[in-house]
Amino acid sequence: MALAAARRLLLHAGSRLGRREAVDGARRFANKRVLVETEGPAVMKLRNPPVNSLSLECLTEFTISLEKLENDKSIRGVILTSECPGIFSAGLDLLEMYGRNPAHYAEYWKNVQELWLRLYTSNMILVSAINGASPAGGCLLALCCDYRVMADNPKYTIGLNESLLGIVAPFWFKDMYVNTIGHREAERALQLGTLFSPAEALKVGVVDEVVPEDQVHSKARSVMTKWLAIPDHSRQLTKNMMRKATADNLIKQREADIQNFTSFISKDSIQKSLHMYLEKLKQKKG
Ligand SMILES: CCCCC/C=C\CCCC/C=C/C(=O)SCCNC(=O)CCNC(=O)[C@H](O)C(C)(C)COP(=O)(O)OP(=O)(O)OC[C@H]1O[C@@H](n2cnc3c(N)ncnc32)[C@H](O)[C@@H]1OP(=O)(O)O
Repeated sequence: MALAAARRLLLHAGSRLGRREAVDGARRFANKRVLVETEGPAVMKLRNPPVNSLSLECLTEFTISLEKLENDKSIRGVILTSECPGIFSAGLDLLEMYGRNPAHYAEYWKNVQELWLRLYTSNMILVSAINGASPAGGCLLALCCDYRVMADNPKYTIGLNESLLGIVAPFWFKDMYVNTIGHREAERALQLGTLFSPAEALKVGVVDEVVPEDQVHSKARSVMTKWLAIPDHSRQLTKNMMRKATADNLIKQREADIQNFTSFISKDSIQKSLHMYLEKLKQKKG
C-alpha cells in the first residue's frame, strides 16, 4: 500500500518535472535518483550516491522511469549509465536486506523482480555504458541490456559476486548469466563470486566491448545507432524469442521466489554474513 502511494506520488512528481524541464528546451525528466535525457538517443543515468546502490526508492524510481520511456513510442532505445564517478552500481542495497523484517524483505524483493522483468523483457534496445564498478545487482542491470560497453579501467570490476558475501545468486540471476556466458563459465564464476576486470569480462563474454574510459559514451551511442537501423518488429520478436523462457521461469514462480528470498535472508547465519560483509566495507576506509 505504502509503495503504491509512493509510486503515484513519484509518477506525479516525475511528470511535473518532465513538463518543467521541457520548457527549458532540454528533453529530459528526472526524479531524485534517476535522470533521463531523451534528446538524441535516450540516456538513463543512475544518480544515487555514493555507490548507486539499488535501494527500494531507487528501484521504484528506476522502474517508473523505464515505464515512462516504454510508454513513449518515439523512444526505441536507451543507454543505461551512471552519474556516480567510478561506480556503475554497487548492486542491491545491503541495508534493505539486513536488520529489517520479513514484510520489508518481501516488498523489496518484489520490486527487484519487477525491475528485472521490465528490463530483461523491454521492447526497447538497451545498451549499457559501464563507467565504473558493477558487482552483483550492478552486473545484473548490465546483463539485462542488449549490448554492454565497459570502460577500460582495471579498478572497475564486474560480476555476480554473491557467494563472496555468503549469499546465493537467485536462479534467475544464474539463468541470465548462463544465457550470456555459457554454463561452464557461469558455474565457475558463480561459485567463486568472480569479479572480472574489463579485459577478463570481455574475454569471458560478460561485456561485449571494452573502450578507453573517455569513449564509453560515444561508443554506446554508435552501438545504439547501429541497432536502431534494424526494423523494430523483427528485432523485438527475435529478442522475445531469445528471452521469453527465462523471464517466464520467474513469472510462473514469483510468489515462491519471494518466499524463498524472505526466509533465506531472514536466517541468522545469513544476517551474520551480511553484518560481517558490511563491517568489512566500513573497515576498508579506516
Ligand atoms: C537458496 C535460495 C536463494 C534465494 C535468494 C537469496 C538471496 C538473495 C541474493 C541477493 C542477491 C544480491 C545481489 C546484490 O547486489 S548484493 C550487493 C552486492 N554488492 C557488493 O558486494 C558491492 C559492495 N560494495 C563495494 O564493493 C564497494 O562499495 C564499491 C561499489 C566497489 C565502491 O567502493 P568505494 O568507492 O571505495 O566505496 P565504499 O566501499 O567506501 O562505499 C561507500 C559507502 O557505500 C556503502 N555501500 C557500498 N556498497 C553498498 C551496497 N551494495 N549496499 C549498501 N551500501 C553500500 C559502503 O558501506 C559505504 O558506506 P559508509 O560510507 O556508510 O561506510
